[in-house]
Amino acid sequence: MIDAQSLTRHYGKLSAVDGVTFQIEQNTIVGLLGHNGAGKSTLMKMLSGYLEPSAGSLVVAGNNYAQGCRAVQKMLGYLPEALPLYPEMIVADYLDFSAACKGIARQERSRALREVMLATDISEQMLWPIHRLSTCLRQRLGVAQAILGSPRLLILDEPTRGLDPEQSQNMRALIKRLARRATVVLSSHIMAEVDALCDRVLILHQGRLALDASLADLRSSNTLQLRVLQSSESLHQALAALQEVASVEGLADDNSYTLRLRDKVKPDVASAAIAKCVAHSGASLCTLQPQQRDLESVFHEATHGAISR
Ligand SMILES: Nc1ncnc2c1ncn2[C@@H]1O[C@H](COP(=O)(O)OP(=O)(O)OP(=O)(O)O)[C@@H](O)[C@H]1O
Repeated sequence: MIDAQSLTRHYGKLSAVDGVTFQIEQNTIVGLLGHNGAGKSTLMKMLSGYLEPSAGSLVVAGNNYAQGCRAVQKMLGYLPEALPLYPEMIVADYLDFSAACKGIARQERSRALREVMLATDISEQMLWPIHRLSTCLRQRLGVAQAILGSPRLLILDEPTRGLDPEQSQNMRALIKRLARRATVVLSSHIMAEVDALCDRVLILHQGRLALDASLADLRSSNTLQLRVLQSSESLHQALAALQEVASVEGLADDNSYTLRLRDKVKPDVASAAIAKCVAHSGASLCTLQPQQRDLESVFHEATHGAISR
């Protein structure tokens, strides 16, 4: 669906996005993570066609942005970082205006409006002027305009910004539903949100892509933690000699070992070999389990240059 090659955007001397390459498949939800100023919004602006790249190429659904992005914008829903809302406008009028801008035919508009107001739960406020809306309602209105016309590509810059936990939960459920028929790229500062929602995560650090991985891959660990009753040098050596094991780090104080597995070795196959090795060496096995890598620690590693993938 999206093919970005060496995407770069300069603001004067600053490289806000610097040589970023990735591909995104259809109907996936991709989370963009990064510290403040990492380049997330700039990347999203380029994906939406709002901002031209300084260098690199972008092809979305077979359309190369270098030849214009009108065709993509017709299939796009975009919630920008700061959505321009007109305070005096009535909610329904604003959505009708947005629908007209998206080229939705007049006779289809009332159905389209009803659908998005229902999905974002703002039907009750449809006759309110926008200045009466709370932060949360404004955010929902922003999402409502983004999903008008059932876009195939949804770009959501912090969709749960300003929402309370229950509203965030509802917004996530809505995004999940939308992703059944759309590709979604969203940015967030909330790890748990990306963990719960996304199939893939792209981590930006100072404009560069520090990590591109599927959440499933991040969850499946290729490292096992072993604790025995009494560690020994001979056990360390025996573990290191196992063909399933790439490296062993031992912590004598704790009688524990961290075993990194060779590529493509399944943890359960390796666990059986390790347990056998421990028994064979005469040691007593206390625990043997995969090392958990939560998104928070992955993010920390990626943004401190210590990531291994
Ligand atoms: N219009 C602009 N002119 C000059 N510099 C800009 C402009 N927009 C963004 N920047 C700078 O580019 C860098 C990336 O900004 P960007 O808004 O893309 O980051 P971000 O990851 O979205 O940050 P945040 O999480 O705070 O929204 C920052 O250093 C920012 O100050």
